[in-house]
Amino acid sequence: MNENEILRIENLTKKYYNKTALVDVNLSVEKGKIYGLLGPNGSGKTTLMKVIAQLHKQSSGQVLINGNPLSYESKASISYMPTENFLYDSFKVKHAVKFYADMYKDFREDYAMNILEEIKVDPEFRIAKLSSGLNGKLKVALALSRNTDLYMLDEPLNGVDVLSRDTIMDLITKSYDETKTFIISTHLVSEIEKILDSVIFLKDGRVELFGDAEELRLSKGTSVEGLYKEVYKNV
Ligand SMILES: Nc1ncnc2c1ncn2[C@@H]1O[C@H](COP(=O)(O)OP(=O)(O)OP(=O)(O)O)[C@@H](O)[C@H]1O
Repeated sequence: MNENEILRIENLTKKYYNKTALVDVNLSVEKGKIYGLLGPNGSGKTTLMKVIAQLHKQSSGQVLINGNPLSYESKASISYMPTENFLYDSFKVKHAVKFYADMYKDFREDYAMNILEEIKVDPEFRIAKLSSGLNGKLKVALALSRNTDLYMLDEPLNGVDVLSRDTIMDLITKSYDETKTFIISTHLVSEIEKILDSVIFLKDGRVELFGDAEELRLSKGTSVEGLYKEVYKNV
């Protein structure tokens, strides 16, 4: 096993009744990198994250975290941010922070409060009153305030304005260090490209392209966005 590998996926297939969402996926994810999980709607990004986060069970194949099969411990060690708005509308921001602190032993409350101050989210705001940009930033801030080694953010840039997208990308890069790994799903490739080390292109549940972003740019003579347009031009 590669000692830098934090996540290994072998021959993973996931079927929902009559729909096969992931087909024979193989991936090796290394520590200290930011991965873009890219693909249009329906390509299988959320399903892949949910299988890794153990919210869905695979139909076949296996997922290894630090060389070990998925377990209660590995589930607890992943900071997964779902795409859905999961925070209670009736909560104030400070209640959401408390909720996270109660749920996760690795949650850093001071770190969260500092981020909220930096991104100008008032702890006294009610969740229901937050703009979609503030809500998006709050979700990311909460996920990043856990102190763990694998973060999976499902569509963190979706439904938020351009300035909030920049703030979210700043938060991710600031919380990065070489012990942490990020998997970020999106179809907003041109915006996220600058912070990605590696890219995973999913198409109809299969890995269409996987590799180091800079090596791909050099070998294919185009940006990740250019490659994306090429791979998905008929989708
Ligand atoms: N619970 C489910 N039951 C049946 N089919 C599902 C279920 N969840 C997802 N699918 C199907 O599996 C395929 C992959 O969906 P998935 O949500 O993983 O893709 P995605 O790339 O995350 O897309 P999106 O950005 O739209 O969420 C789609 O065809 C979707 O309709």
